[in-house]
Amino acid sequence: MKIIRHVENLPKRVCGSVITIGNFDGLHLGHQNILDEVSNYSEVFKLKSILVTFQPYPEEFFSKDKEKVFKINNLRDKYTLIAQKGIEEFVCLQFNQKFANMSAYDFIENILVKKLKAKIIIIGDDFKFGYRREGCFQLLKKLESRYHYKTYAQDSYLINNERVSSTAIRKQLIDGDLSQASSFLGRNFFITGTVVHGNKLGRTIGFPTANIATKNTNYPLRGVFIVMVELLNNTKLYGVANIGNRPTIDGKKIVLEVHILNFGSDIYGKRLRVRFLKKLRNEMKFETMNDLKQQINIDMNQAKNYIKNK
Ligand SMILES: Cc1cc2nc3c(=O)[nH]c(=O)nc-3n(C[C@H](O)[C@H](O)[C@H](O)COP(=O)(O)O)c2cc1C
Ligand SMILES: Nc1ncnc2c1ncn2[C@@H]1O[C@H](COP(=O)(O)OP(=O)(O)OP(=O)(O)O)[C@@H](O)[C@H]1O
Repeated sequence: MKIIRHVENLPKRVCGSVITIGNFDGLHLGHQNILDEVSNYSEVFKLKSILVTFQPYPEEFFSKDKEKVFKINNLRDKYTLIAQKGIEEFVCLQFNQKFANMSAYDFIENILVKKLKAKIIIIGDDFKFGYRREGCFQLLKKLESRYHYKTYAQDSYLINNERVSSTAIRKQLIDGDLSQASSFLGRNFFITGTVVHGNKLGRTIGFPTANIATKNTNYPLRGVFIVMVELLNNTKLYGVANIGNRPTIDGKKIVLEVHILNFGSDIYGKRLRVRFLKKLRNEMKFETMNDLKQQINIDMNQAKNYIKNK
């Protein structure tokens, strides 16, 4: 699956397909449900499956403080999750002022019909698009016969009567409700990043930590967690992680760092994925490094018990 970034001169293979559109941040169970439907139609009608998304997200584009908008997944992870669902083509359009001013009607006519030559369009029942979010399923339906495509709306995917959405998951993560967020996502929330050099104080108290750098450092979670660490060669290891500014050492920035259990290899520069399994506690300020060390020992024992009982 290649990323296609422009609708000009689209490769022929992309035209005349089954299309779905949206942000798909987190690729949660509602999204997964839509993508299954896209794949079904694609198989039955022998048409390619295409996902059209935007970068930045419209919400991000309109926000005054772009840094503050947090995304559940970065583009790379979103791409991987979508590819794993079997979608064949990934169209990622630059959301700019021109796009923001485009009416829903123009989006249908110019992008979906003229450029993509859509045959089947599948969206969620509440999906809105175009200038002032004036486009919706009913508009797509109304223009079906004029533009010779078929459109289908997927019913809302609910959990305990609540519609699964990226907005709901972001709120759950910010509120520290990891287990609810995981149940909406259909997997544990994860962050992927690269191991960078820290202050190297961890090893002096017996807990070397991998400091993880990510592009989007606006982490939704705070505190100490049991995690699963996946190195991208598919090795899976357990660990304990902290996300916070480390008040004990007067840290300023919010960082994510992981102590991997029973592990001693050099992984500087390696990419790894941290899956958040369970929250243990909030970050605290300790009087001495020794007090912090004792607490991390307790955290590790809790993690070991959790793993044993899995
Ligand atoms: C499991 C775990 C729990 C932690 N809990 C706290 C905490 O409650 N308060 C705090 O100030 N720092 C906490 N830290 C961060 C440590 O202060 C930090 O790992 C240490 O200072 C080493 O930093 P360095 O890797 O940059 O050298 C925690 C780290 C880990 C791995
Ligand atoms: N729970 C759901 N049930 C059915 N369809 C959904 C669900 N959530 C999203 N969709 C559909 O998936 C596509 C992509 O959704 P998008 O990411 O834009 O929405 P979202 O998850 O509701 O995010 P947000 O909370 O930012 O509105 C859209 O067609 C949308 O209607």
